[in-house]
Amino acid sequence: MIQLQNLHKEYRAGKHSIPALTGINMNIEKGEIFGVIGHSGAGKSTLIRCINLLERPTSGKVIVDGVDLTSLDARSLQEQRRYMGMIFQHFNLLSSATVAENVAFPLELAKRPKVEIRRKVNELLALVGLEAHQDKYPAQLSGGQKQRVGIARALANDPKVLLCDEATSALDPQTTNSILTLLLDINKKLHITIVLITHEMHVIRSICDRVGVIDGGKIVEMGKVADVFLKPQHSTTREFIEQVADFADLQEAVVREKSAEQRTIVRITFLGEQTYQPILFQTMKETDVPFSILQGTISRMKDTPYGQLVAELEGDESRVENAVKMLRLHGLDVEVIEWAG
Ligand SMILES: Nc1ncnc2c1ncn2[C@@H]1O[C@H](COP(=O)(O)OP(=O)(O)OP(=O)(O)O)[C@@H](O)[C@H]1O
Repeated sequence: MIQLQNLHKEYRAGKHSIPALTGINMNIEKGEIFGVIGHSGAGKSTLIRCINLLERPTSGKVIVDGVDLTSLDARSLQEQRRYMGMIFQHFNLLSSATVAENVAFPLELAKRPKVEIRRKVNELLALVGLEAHQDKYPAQLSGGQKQRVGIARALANDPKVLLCDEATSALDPQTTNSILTLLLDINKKLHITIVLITHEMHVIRSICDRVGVIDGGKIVEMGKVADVFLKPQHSTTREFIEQVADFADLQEAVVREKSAEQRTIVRITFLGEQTYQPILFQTMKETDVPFSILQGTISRMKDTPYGQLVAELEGDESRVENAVKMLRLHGLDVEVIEWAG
């Protein structure tokens, strides 16, 4: 749905040029929720604003639903932009317009008939749960409600793509979760491709299918959220994963708890249905290797349950090796952190 090809962006500041994106290549599939995570200044905002050409890339191509946006004249670009909604960290609502008027605004710009605008506004306000607030002004709304107005407005022209620029960063954790649930709901109901940028791993874990990690204007790691989350390759990715406390604890447990000799420490990862099956217990019974769990967590990535355990296996190397082999045969991911001895 969205292809970014060798995208470069340099800002000019007097005589200097500031490189913000240095060769981004990305292919975002139709219907997926794709997250880009990065620290402040990494290039997230520039990247998402290049997708609808609010920021024009210095070089490279932006292809959306088969159309190369970088090759369009101003009028055609305006037309294409209609199919890309955008929401912002600080909502960007018209303060002098009511909720209903804010949502109607893009439809009026598109010169839709009045009856159709009325119908569409009602439909959108119902979708985001704001029917009862349609005559209020933005100043009378909570942050979460303002973002709901932003979402309704972004969906007015039936976009194929929704771009979310740090859409939950100004919200408290509970409101963040309700907005994330709404985005997930919209993605499922309307089959809209969603691209979001964030500096919070929690946001990625809750709703994204795939993630790209951006650092210094480059994508340093990209893949399915489960793969990137459970097997991070880049130091920046690891830093973000440490934000999610249960995983940070797992690392610490290994240092703290390693005790007797003849004990091997492993990290076992369960994903999907495996999470609920007694594979670990069965294997240990069959191989007669006692084990003790040092740390563990079970959680969810979007719809997928996962678990990770750090365990000590007792016994000589060959018996433990056999147990590890059996766990892997059952499809579990087993990483030996430290062998016995
Ligand atoms: N209009 C601009 N003029 C000059 N430099 C800019 C401009 N916008 C961004 N930059 C620079 O480009 C780089 C990337 O900025 P960008 O805002 O895309 O990062 P970000 O990851 O979104 O950061 P944040 O989370 O703090 O918003 C930074 O070095 C920033 O200072």
